[in-house]
Amino acid sequence: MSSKLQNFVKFGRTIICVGRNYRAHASELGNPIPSEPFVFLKPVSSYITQGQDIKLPLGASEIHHEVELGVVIGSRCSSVTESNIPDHIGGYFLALDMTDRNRQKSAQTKGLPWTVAKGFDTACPVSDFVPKDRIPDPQNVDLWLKVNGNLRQSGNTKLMIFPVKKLISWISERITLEEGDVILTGTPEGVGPVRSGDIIECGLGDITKMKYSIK
Ligand SMILES: O=C(O)/C=C/C(=O)CC(=O)C(=O)O
Ligand SMILES: [Mg+2]
Repeated sequence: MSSKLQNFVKFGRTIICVGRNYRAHASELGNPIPSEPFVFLKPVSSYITQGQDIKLPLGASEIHHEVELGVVIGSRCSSVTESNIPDHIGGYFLALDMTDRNRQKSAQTKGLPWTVAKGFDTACPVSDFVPKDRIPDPQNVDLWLKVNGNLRQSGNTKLMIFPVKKLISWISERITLEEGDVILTGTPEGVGPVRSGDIIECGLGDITKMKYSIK
C-alpha cells in the first residue's frame, strides 16, 4: 500500500463530493431525487484531522453536519467500467461535509456556485485512512453521527441512490481521477445545525470513528 494513500490528507489531491445521493436526505431539504449523480468540489485547504477544531466561518448563521463515507482512489481512472472499479479503490475514510446551509441556499437562489458554502476552512474533517480490506462491501456500511451525545444521523450505505462503483465510473467518464483523489459519497438523512462548543462524534459502524469540537 502506497504511503501516499495512507497520508491522503498530506498528499492533498482533489476532493470530489457527491450531492443528494440518499433519497431521504434529498427529501429533507426539499430537493428532487437526482436521475444521475451530481458532484461539486472542496479545496484541499478545507481538510482537518483529529486534534484540530471545526471553526465556524465568518458571518455563518447555520452550519450543518453531514456524515459521509469517503473513498480514496488508488490508481488513475479514466472511463473505467463499473466492474473494474474495485481495482482502483485504494481505501476508505470517514468524512464530514460541513456545510454553510444558509450560504448554500442563498447561492442556489441566485444560481451561484456552492464553493464557499462547502469549501470554507475546516469544512472537511476526516478520519484516519481505512484499508480497503476492512470494508469488503462499501454498500453495507453503517454511518452514524452524534452531537453532544445525541444521535442525529443513522444510515447505511446500502441506501445510496448511486453506489460507489457507479459514482466512480460515472465521474471517471467525465473527470480523470488520479491516485490520492478522494470522493465523499453523500450524506444520509438527519443533517442539522451545530453551534460553538458542540462536540460531534461519528463513525463508520465500528470500523472507525472520530470526534471534533466546534470552535
Ligand atoms: O441541494 C441541497 O440543498 C443540498 C445538497 C447538499 O448539501 C448535498 C450534499 O452535500 C449531500 O447530499 O451530501
Ligand atoms: Mg454532503
